[in-house]
Amino acid sequence: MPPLPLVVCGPSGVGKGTIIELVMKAHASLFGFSVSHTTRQPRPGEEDGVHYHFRPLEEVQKAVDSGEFLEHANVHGNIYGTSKASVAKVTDSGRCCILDIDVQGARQVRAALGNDAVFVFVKPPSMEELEARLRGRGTETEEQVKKRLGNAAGEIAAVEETLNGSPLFDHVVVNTNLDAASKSVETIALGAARGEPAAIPVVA
Ligand SMILES: Nc1ncnc2c1ncn2[C@@H]1O[C@H](COP(=O)(O)OP(=O)(O)OP(=O)(O)O)[C@@H](O)[C@H]1O
Ligand SMILES: Nc1nc2c(ncn2[C@@H]2O[C@H](COP(=O)(O)O)[C@@H](O)[C@H]2O)c(=O)[nH]1
Repeated sequence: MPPLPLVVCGPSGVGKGTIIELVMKAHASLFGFSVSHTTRQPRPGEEDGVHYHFRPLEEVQKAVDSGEFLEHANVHGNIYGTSKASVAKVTDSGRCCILDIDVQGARQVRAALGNDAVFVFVKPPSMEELEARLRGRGTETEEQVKKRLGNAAGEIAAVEETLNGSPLFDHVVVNTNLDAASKSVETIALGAARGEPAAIPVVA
């Protein structure tokens, strides 16, 4: 069975990127990352074409209007989106495509792909810990931290959502301990790489 895309979702600072990096490092030949487009400015150390395609709003909007995107959303005040080409670049090479996207994007991908993708939500152990991680990362201004934390509760509530009678997320992983959470996501990701639709929820 061909690999199914894996959608990884969760509030800003919960550890999605860290977990994805660990899973991809452990299985470099099986997975590829969907490089999103964003209108936000690069952080120090972020590379265009690697972490994101950093583009001006007009360019992203034009591409969205031309139907080039699988999903897109305004997240914390910037536009982020997954181009169909970014996903195809990975899936055409026979690898499992990993998407790190927000809840709005996850809804759109679920609506487009149904059970032909696997959806995992990464939850923080508490709001206090989420705040500590986001602040500890030190990449956002105070205003941005507040905005991201303000959006977190609404995003976390999405773990209860259904779409067309089915749960929006197949799996919920609580990222308390990084090793344990990464192992749980790895198990889910290996199932997606084997082309297995979600069946048994894995909770860490
Ligand atoms: N289990 C954990 N315990 C403690 N710190 C963690 C844990 N998991 C991740 N972190 C740390 O939390 C911070 C945020 O992690 P990361 O950047 O991966 O979050 P993210 O969900 O990808 O955020 P964003 O959505 O903003 O990109 C990082 O400094 C990371 O090292
Ligand atoms: N809907 C989409 N959300 C995306 C995409 N790429 C990233 N994201 C989400 O944005 C926030 C913030 O990311 P950051 O890099 O600025 O910290 C985070 O929740 C990502 O998951 C995308 O293509 N579409």
